[in-house]
Amino acid sequence: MQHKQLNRTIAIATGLLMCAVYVLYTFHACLLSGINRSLKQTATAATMATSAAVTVAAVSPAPLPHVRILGSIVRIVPLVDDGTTGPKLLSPGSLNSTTTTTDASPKYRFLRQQGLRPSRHLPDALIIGVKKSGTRALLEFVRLHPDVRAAGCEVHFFDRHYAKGLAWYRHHMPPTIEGQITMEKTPSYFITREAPRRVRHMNPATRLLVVVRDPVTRAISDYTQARSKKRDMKRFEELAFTNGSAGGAVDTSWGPVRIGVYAKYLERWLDHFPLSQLLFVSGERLIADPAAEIGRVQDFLGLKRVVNEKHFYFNSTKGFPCLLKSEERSSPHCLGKTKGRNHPHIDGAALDRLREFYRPFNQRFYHLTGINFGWP
Ligand SMILES: Nc1ncnc2c1ncn2[C@@H]1O[C@H](COP(=O)(O)OS(=O)(=O)O)[C@@H](OP(=O)(O)O)[C@H]1O
Repeated sequence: MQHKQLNRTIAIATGLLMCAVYVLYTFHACLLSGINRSLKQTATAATMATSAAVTVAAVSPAPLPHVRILGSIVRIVPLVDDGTTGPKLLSPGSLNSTTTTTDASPKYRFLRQQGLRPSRHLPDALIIGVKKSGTRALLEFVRLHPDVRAAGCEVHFFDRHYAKGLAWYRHHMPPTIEGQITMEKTPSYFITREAPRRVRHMNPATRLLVVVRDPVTRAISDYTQARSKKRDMKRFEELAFTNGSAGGAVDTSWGPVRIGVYAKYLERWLDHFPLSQLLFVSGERLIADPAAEIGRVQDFLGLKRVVNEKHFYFNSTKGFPCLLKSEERSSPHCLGKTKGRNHPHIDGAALDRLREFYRPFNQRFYHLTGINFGWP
């Protein structure tokens, strides 16, 4: 009898103890989540205060503030905009407004389910050139990374549309979430005199990617593209030399030749950015070994190496690496018809003359970048 009562007492005591533990646990959980919530609110308030300050600062030429989170450069703007707090949206005159979106990208399906909305930011990284060196390939390859979002088209902000202002530019960027990098590529930035200063003004921490290719092949690629739009175009040799043949001087006033003097343009960028903020991608290696080149790019952008050889296959008909799948298409595909065109035959003497012309400029470019690209 006494034994039975003892058992009951132990059972009751155990029950009471478990109740006490549960109550204590719940109390602490509530307390912690309360602290967390109030911290978040404080952070949001601080962020909005910073945003307001930036809106004012936007009128003056001060660069936009940014912070580095897990190796990614992230702008200081409200991350979630429910339309009721923070600055009003989508006014092209308002630089710092945050744009909510109904982006259909699968990258955001989960977020939308959570009720979170991404917003648009000025680019953290730019592919500034060089035209016909593989800039499209680089952009398509790097945007396979889940932490990279890029404007689909060339925006031409720093050369053609600068007067439209940074708010206009930002509106052309894709929506991103915290930790994602915004990118844009416009190859003509590399040769635009005002571009380095303008990019620096937007954000002196902007990462700059430059794809380069043997300037002679690049010139022929440039010519091939121009000729595809203008059937009655003169032969390459007639345009590349002042007297119309390899016996004459190289015509540096002709765009396809001039652009290949990379060192001249790079020097302008180096007047505004340290070399460490530029990454030089070999156009030749981007074709021969895209995974290796994209590995370097991911390191430079502070991204985990997610894009690798598993993303590519070599299409022997096209003669170029193609993608097994991308954000837009889940089936294997190559870049468009305008990428990887057949080049016309160019006279051997003309090629030799051009190589000779570029040699000292290439040497200077190797010296400035610290990379020997091995062009003939
Ligand atoms: N994977 C892959 N597929 C197709 N093409 C590739 C690829 N990788 C690099 N390339 C080379 O990219 C050249 C076009 O360069 P860009 O994209 O910079 O051209 S553009 O300036 O944007 O017009 C293009 O030049 P062309 O061969 O003259 O067409 C290609 O040689």
